[in-house]
Amino acid sequence: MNIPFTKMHGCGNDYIYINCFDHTIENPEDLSRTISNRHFGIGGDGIVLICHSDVADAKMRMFNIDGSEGKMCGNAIRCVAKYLYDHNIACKETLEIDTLSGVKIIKLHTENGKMLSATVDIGEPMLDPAIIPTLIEEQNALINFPFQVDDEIFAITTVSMGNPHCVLFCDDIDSINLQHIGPKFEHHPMFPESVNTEFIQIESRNCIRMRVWERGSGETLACGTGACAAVVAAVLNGHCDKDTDVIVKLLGGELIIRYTDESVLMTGPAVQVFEGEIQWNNK
Ligand SMILES: N[C@@H](CCC[C@H](N)C(=O)O)C(=O)O
Repeated sequence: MNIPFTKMHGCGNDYIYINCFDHTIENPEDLSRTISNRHFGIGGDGIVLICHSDVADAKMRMFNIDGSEGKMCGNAIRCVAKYLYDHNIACKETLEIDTLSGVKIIKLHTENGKMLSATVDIGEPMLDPAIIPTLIEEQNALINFPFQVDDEIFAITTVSMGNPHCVLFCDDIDSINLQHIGPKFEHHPMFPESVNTEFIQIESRNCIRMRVWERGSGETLACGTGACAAVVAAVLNGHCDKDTDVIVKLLGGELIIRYTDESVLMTGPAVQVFEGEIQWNNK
């Protein structure tokens, strides 16, 4: 079968988006592994299926490069909102999109009938170690918690934004060998569902820099939920403040994150790169 797709990115975190309102993809895990390949496929950090929902304007399902399904994706949800708006599927300034971590509300920022950016209410961060989930036996939230990886001890802060995150503060994120250290966190036995790991350098109380190693996709240019987790962790560790916009500088662009008593709000761009069609045998 021929599958039409749209390539979009949020701060360089790029996915292949497929409109599944009228058809289903039988094996999305396999499709993601195949077409995300940057040499033998279309290339991307994974795929996102835009599906019908009985409770929201659409349902989003995202799959990492290795075929694993993510429960939430901050950069993809803005792109799904753009797709729905630009394709006249839900032409409203406020959209609701269902995800595996619940329905999220997205406020669109538009110009001349095109959506350029959006603010997403990602919801409340969850800090209970069992919810992350991690097998570390601790009742309390893991904030600046000593954690052994090989022979080294890292101070970690764990946050769930609907998907699992482990945040570390560093003096110089440019000097980190992410290809080496990233997989050690990703496959650490203490994270039974694996983990996304954010490396953060504090620039000021309202500006931080971040690199990320995503579970299932490796180093990406940006991670929306990771940026939210990073700001929550920065507040919990006394580096940033609640109810204040914090700029998160990522390799592929900037996100603005605000952690309030009720929620975490993320504002950032959504960009369409190209459209195309790929042949696929729906197995
Ligand atoms: N890039 C994403 C997160 C994608 C999912 C993640 N790798 C997971 O499996 O939890 C974002 O922008 O939030």
